[in-house]
This record gives sequence, C-alpha cells and structure tokens, in this order.
Amino acid sequence: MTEPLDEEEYERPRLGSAGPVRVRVPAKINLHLHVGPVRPDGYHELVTVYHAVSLYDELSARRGDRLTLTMEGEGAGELTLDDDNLVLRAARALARYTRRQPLARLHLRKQIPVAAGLAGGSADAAAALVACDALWGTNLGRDELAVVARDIGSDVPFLVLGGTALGTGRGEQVSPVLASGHSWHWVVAVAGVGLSTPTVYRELDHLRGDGAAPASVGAPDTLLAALRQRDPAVLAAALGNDLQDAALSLRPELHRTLDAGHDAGALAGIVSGSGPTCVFLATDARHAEALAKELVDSGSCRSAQPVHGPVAGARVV
Ligand SMILES: C[C@](O)(CO)[C@H](O)COP(=O)(O)OP(=O)(O)OC[C@H]1O[C@@H](n2ccc(N)nc2=O)[C@H](O)[C@@H]1O
Ligand SMILES: Nc1ncnc2c1ncn2[C@@H]1O[C@H](COP(=O)(O)OP(=O)(O)OP(=O)(O)O)[C@@H](O)[C@H]1O
Repeated sequence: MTEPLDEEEYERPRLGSAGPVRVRVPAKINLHLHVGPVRPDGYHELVTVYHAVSLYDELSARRGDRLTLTMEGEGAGELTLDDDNLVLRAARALARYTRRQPLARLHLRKQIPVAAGLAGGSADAAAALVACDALWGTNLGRDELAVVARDIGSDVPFLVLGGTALGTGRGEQVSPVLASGHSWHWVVAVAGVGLSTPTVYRELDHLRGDGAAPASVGAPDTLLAALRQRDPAVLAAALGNDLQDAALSLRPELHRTLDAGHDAGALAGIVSGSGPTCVFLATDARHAEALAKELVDSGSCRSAQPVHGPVAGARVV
C-alpha cells in the first residue's frame, strides 16, 4: 500500500477529459513461454512471446471526488473492490507517479475469465492506467504507461502495448515483434474454475526438482520465424509453454480438453500462460467457429469461443 502524498505535494490538476472515458483491453495468450531459474526476488526469469487476442474487458472512468470501482460481468462476483483489485492498484500507482490525487469513478465490464491464464486482472490494470491517464489529462503515452505498469504485475506492460511482443525479465520487459498485419485464428476453451499463477510456478519448480536440468521450450527463434512465415501449420509446430505440465499436474482434467481440441481438428492446442484456459490454433475464422462449437459439444470445457490476434493493447474507444 503506497502512502498518500501530503496535500502540497500534489500537482495542480491539468484539464483532462470531462469523461466518461471508455477503454477496451484485450486478453493475452503466450505463444511461447520459456521459464528459467527462480531469481533472488522469487520471480522466474522468462522468455515469452505474448499475443493479444480479441476477447475484451471494458473500463469506463468518470470524474469523481474519490476513487471508486464497480464491476459487472464474467467473474466480477469473485473479485474484491478493495486495494487488492488490480484496477484500483493501477489507478493509485498512476496517481502517485503523476503526483496527483487518485480521483475517479471507475466501472469495469468483464468478459475475460478470472485467473484463467489470460491475464484478465493484468488487462484491467492496463485499462485503468490508460483510462485515468486520459481522464486526468496526464497524457503520459503508451511507453511511459508501460513503465508505470511494470510494478503492478509482470503481464501488465504487455497489455498496455498489445500486438505480438517478446517478454523478458519477469515478463515486464516488452519489445514488439513484427507488425506483419497477418491475423491468426484461435479458440479459447475456458475451464470451470481458475488456477492461481503462483501455485503453477511452484508446481513447476517441484516437478523440475533440485538440480534437474529444466525441460524447456528453449529459445523463441523457431516461433518468431513461424510468425513471419504466416503458415498456421508451421506456427502450430512452434507453440510451446513450460508451465503446461505444471498446470496439467494440478488439473489433470485439462488433458481431456486438449484431446477434445485435437480430435476436433485443431492444428495445435496448448495451455495459455499459467492456465487453465486451453487455446487452440485454427486454419481460419470459419475453422475456428466450427472448432469452438465442437469443443462446447464435447463438454470438456465451460465455454469455448473463437478469437483472433494480434489486436491492439488497452485503447480509448
Ligand atoms: C504466467 C504469465 O501470465 C505468463 O505471461 C505471467 O508469468 C504471470 O504474470 P502475472 O500474473 O502478471 O504475475 P505477477 O502478478 O507479476 O506475479 C504473480 C506470481 O507469479 C509468479 N511469477 C510471476 C512471473 C514470473 N516471471 N515468475 C513468477 O514466479 C510469482 O509467484 C508471483 O508472485
Ligand atoms: N480486476 C481484476 N480482474 C481479474 N482478476 C483480478 C482483478 N483484480 C485482482 N485480480 C486478482 O488477480 C489474480 C490474477 O488474475 P488474472 O485474471 O490476471 O490471472 P490470470 O488470467 O491467471 O493471469 P496469468 O495469465 O498471469 O495466469 C486473480 O487471483 C484475481 O483474484
């Protein structure tokens, strides 16, 4: 919890938007996720390729005499409205960075399932940064907002920037890769219950054991080359996620979801991030529609929907 600034420390507020400001923010999947050793700070060194997909949360921001948050939609009932909520943490972080009071009335409409491996919370934090930046007239710009995002969560900088990007460090060091303009088509198969990200990382460490050479998806070169080729069959062969075995160890029923996707004709299927969402690569939009329907009919997931990527990061709409 950051201490509030003293009254005289606040800058005189600049003219911002009269509001409401509406921001749409996508979910992310990891096309490649290499997990290295645990660092002294307890995080794992990562090399990942993030990919923003067309499943969105939406945050609206209005002027207010204090900071408030209301929520509706997917999983909103599971979430707290206190400072643990990543939306409020992000608004306070921006207020502190720009030396002003965190004054805004925020409303979140969620479609991204919670603790699903799609960085839903991180996405909402990114949306809060962009929305408050516009509402308060601080106008930091995307790159500086991504810097503020680093301390909120490892995935948050990417959700500010969007597209397809290489993530290193904890995942918070983000550099965009190739703006090829090619659209990839996926199906996200959402599980009934979420999975805690820290728990999955701990399970990976347990599975790797002490001193064992970590089995790993290695370098992202093959994946990056596949993205440039624009061939779904080549991309299918390049997808990989070091957290997958840990997620499957904790939630063996995900094997059934992956098998159902494969049997339905997906080019490939992997667990997204720390899971439990499974994401499947389709040939095109029509194939993705058919795949989603077969996955729902299989009863192996709570829901399945076609998405495409890459899409832009948190944006005022
Ligand atoms: C699984 C991924 O979504 C892949 O993109 C991310 O690595 C997780 O990103 P995130 O949810 O924003 O993670 P954070 O909120 O920063 O950290 C949550 C917890 O995940 C674990 N964690 C996260 C990132 C990382 N590089 N190593 C870790 O071990 C740590 O236990 C950490 O306390
Ligand atoms: N606005 C929010 N939306 C969703 N989760 C939130 C929010 N605020 C706080 N959280 C908490 O953040 C945690 C991570 O949420 P998130 O949805 O980002 O996980 P995730 O999708 O598994 O992310 P990852 O891709 O890192 O695995 C959850 O335990 C959730 O309770």
